[in-house]
Amino acid sequence: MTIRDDHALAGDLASEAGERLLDLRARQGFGDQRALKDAGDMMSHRYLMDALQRLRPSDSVLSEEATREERMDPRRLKADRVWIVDPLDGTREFSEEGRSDWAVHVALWERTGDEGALTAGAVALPAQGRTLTTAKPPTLAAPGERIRIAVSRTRPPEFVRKLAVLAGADLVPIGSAGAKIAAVLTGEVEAYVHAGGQYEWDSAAPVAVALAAGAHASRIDGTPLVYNQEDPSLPDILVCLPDLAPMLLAGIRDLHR
Ligand SMILES: Nc1ncnc2c1ncn2[C@@H]1O[C@H](COP(=O)(O)O)[C@@H](OP(=O)(O)O)[C@H]1O
Ligand SMILES: [Mg+2]
Repeated sequence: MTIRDDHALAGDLASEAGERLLDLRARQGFGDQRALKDAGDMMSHRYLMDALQRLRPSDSVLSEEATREERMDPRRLKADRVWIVDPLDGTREFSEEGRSDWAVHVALWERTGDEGALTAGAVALPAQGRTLTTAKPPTLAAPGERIRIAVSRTRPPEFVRKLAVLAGADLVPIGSAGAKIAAVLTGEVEAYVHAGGQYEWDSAAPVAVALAAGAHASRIDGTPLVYNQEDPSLPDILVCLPDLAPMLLAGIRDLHR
């Protein structure tokens, strides 16, 4: 890895944080789930913050586990480079023995003129033994006969059930936004639909990889996902194989009429 390669850095940091989370799970066990979640969130956050401070001292960072004051730091809104990280996405699943649907997200947002874009990112799936990165985005499969839509295990939006009926699709409950988007990119499902609440860190890294792979990623009304905003709320998302986007967006539009 050269020090300037942001794609490789994102991959290395996500993978290393993931290894440390696997170690923590093995050492601490699943007896106290609350304690395991808290320890995982904090350990991974500290590792990523220290590493980014050391390796990219001029860049800003927006992390789920930062304090409210740190997240609201106005310098982030003026910065040209902002790392958007979720140290442990799918915290609930991380604390459940045997589950592999949890992830570490590391994304880089860069200013381009008046706007900005996700320019690098990585999603580590430590318990699945893989890390997806913008350095080498996965090759998308072609959609088959039947469409599978990944949804939250614990907070599936009501309209997605209706969308599945409309599209003749099966719903596949999976934890973690990163694990669901990874499932789209590796051909386990064809789409991920969510609404009702989420934040920039839940989607930035997997969306960076999805866009690099040529997948569709947008808000559920089809407008772009916009990152590094003052309010990091980004409550709904559609990620899918590109050929399915027109049909799914039209279905969602009809259901919201
Ligand atoms: N309605 C909601 N409001 C806020 N955050 C939500 C949400 N639904 C899902 N999320 C967040 O999105 C991530 C994936 O959720 P899910 O597994 O249910 O699909 C989780 O991140 P964390 O695990 O980092 O907290 C979860 O907190
Ligand atoms: Mg998250």
